[in-house]
Amino acid sequence: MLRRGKSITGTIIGPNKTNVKTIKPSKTRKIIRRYHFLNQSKQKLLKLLKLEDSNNLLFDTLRSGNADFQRGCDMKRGDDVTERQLIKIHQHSMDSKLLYNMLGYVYTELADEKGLSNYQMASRMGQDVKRGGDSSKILIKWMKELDDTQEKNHDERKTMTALEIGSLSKQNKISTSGIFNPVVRIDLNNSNDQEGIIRQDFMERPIPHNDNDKFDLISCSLVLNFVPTPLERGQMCRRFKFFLKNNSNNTRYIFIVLPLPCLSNSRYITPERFHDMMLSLGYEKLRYQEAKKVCYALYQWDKNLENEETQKKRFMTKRQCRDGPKMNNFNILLSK
Ligand SMILES: C[S@@+](CC[C@H](N)C(=O)[O-])C[C@H]1O[C@@H](n2cnc3c(N)ncnc32)[C@H](O)[C@@H]1O
Repeated sequence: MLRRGKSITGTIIGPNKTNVKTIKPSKTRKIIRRYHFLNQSKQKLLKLLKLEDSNNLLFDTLRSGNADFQRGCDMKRGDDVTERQLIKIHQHSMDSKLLYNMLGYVYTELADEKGLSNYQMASRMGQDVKRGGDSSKILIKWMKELDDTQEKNHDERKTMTALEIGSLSKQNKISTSGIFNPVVRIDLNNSNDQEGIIRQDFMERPIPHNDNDKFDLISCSLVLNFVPTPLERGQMCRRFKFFLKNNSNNTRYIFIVLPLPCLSNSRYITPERFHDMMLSLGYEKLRYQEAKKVCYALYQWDKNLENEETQKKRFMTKRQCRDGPKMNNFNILLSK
């Protein structure tokens, strides 16, 4: 639900006594909610205006060539009328001037580097140990369990390599447990200039040709829900396999974390449907666990399990699996 009025840049977050920036939990949730609301609004507006922004060039194009969009860009943040209109975008679907206006308003707030950096800081605060965060704790627990079931003695346990997509910290268990080395960390925006996190879009990361440049594990924690459209989420899932090693170690793991409601309360996807979709891509479920707010899943890629027929039949078109008044529309769709 939208909390009206505030920009995602929020109030200035000043350094505390230890010179480490922090945000209160209530504010953290507000910033994250606002960011997701803006992203969803952007998608709705693009759809109604029949626009695509696959290269992220639309903002600059419209800013220099569309007066209605420009007006939206120049508006004051937290404009009451626009905020109300954004809640009911579909009521204005015939008014293209207003749609462009709203799009400019939304884009400007999303493009604000300070807003994204606050969003990332809010996400990092959610990972704070005191707030029950760091989803990679579960990953490490599972890795140890898997090692035990394979009854390897200490010498046989090889260090694995990992790619962490959407990395916000070098202090998470994935980086500190010693199980993974190196951990290559990437994020769309390294707003905090943390050394050791590469600024990179996973979808643009060049596909490696030899195993040395591939990984034993890909971690994708709370990233898929950040990807704006169902098709782009599907493309991301399909892309994982190109970064997994082909060697005989039998690793090839994918660790995915999603906000629980994405799977437990969506009209279009359920945990079972998500696992089936992953299986059709060749990712077999090894572990799945639901917590109060998020769900964790561990898959292993096996090329022999890929099934294009199932992909086509079940996962390339939108299908409603259930309905209810408070359900969301989160979905993941595959394309060829
Ligand atoms: C909610 S944060 C999650 C951070 C952390 N992994 C966690 O579990 O709390 C989502 C992050 O994913 C990043 N992200 C989204 N799409 C991405 C992509 N295509 N490539 C790299 N990073 C991406 C965003 O920049 C954002 O910092």
